[in-house]
Amino acid sequence: MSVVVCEEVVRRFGAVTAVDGVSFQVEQGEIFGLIGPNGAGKTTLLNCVEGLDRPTSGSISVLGRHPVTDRHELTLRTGVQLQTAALPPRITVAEAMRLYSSLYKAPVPWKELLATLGIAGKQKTTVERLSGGERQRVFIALALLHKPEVVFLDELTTALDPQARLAMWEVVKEIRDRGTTVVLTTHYMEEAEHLCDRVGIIDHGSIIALDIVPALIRDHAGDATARLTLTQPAPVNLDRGLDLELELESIDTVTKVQPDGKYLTVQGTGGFLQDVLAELTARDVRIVDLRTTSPGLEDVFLNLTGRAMRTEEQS
Ligand SMILES: Nc1ncnc2c1ncn2[C@@H]1O[C@H](COP(=O)(O)OP(=O)(O)OP(=O)(O)O)[C@@H](O)[C@H]1O
Repeated sequence: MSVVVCEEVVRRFGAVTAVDGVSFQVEQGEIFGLIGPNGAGKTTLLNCVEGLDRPTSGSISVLGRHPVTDRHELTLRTGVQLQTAALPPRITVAEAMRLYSSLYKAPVPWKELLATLGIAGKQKTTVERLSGGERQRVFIALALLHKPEVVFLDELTTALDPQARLAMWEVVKEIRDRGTTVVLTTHYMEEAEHLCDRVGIIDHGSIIALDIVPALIRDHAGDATARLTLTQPAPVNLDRGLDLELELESIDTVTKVQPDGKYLTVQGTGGFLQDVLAELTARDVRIVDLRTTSPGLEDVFLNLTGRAMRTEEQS
């Protein structure tokens, strides 16, 4: 069953088209990521899906319901991560949990939820004294209190340090493993790679690619690169028919060879590294170092737009 269905969603603010004809579906039990640079339209789209805003045109359904007109029912069946300002700074974590639990008929035991999220020891701490990562976890706990069927997480790990970000990824996987569908936005490609089952890449309000992460990388990321350091410069001896560059270029899986003194950079697909190493061994060319880089979602964005995501990051 599709948990979220967006069809040709457009959201304009005056002359600005923030979301420009977006269609996608989120399936039950998956972690679905909307990724893209700052200003791509992720939050605007998510606001429409959450019923906080209405699209200018197009249609959205969440759990088969309308996000705005069925808002009351959806409030009980979906979880939305609160913004920091939503809680008074002096309230303790336990007080916030009790307050929000009282809003639901059958809330999950909040102490267990805090333990799952790794903040069991913070019950007596006031919200203002929590670290950024701890506060994020409290907001997630509040969004999960009523055991929603789907939870929406917007820029979950922005402003978290790398360690807290890694911990948060585990939290999100745990949420999914407990049966909740997760829809999240991020501008960290690495986050989407590690966390999301499927990813929609948004740029200038449009989805420019949507698939499972390995398929996006396979189809759009380009080739892997190996940088080898040889004991001596790559041999070139055309009299004896030995030109390493030509030999390597003739391998099917190799797409590019760049010798540079003792260094040799080779790009290729599939098992190209194995083929290259076999060729070097056969030619008795010795290597002292080998570094490989696998392409990722960053490269997918670069190849699809001609721009790097990172240069557009502001946080
Ligand atoms: N209420 C508004 N009025 C006018 N323009 C808006 C409004 N909300 C968003 N926009 C514009 O719409 C575009 C998309 O913004 P949005 O916040 O959805 O992007 P985003 O992908 O979530 O970015 P970020 O990663 O920085 O949060 C931006 O150009 C933004 O300035």
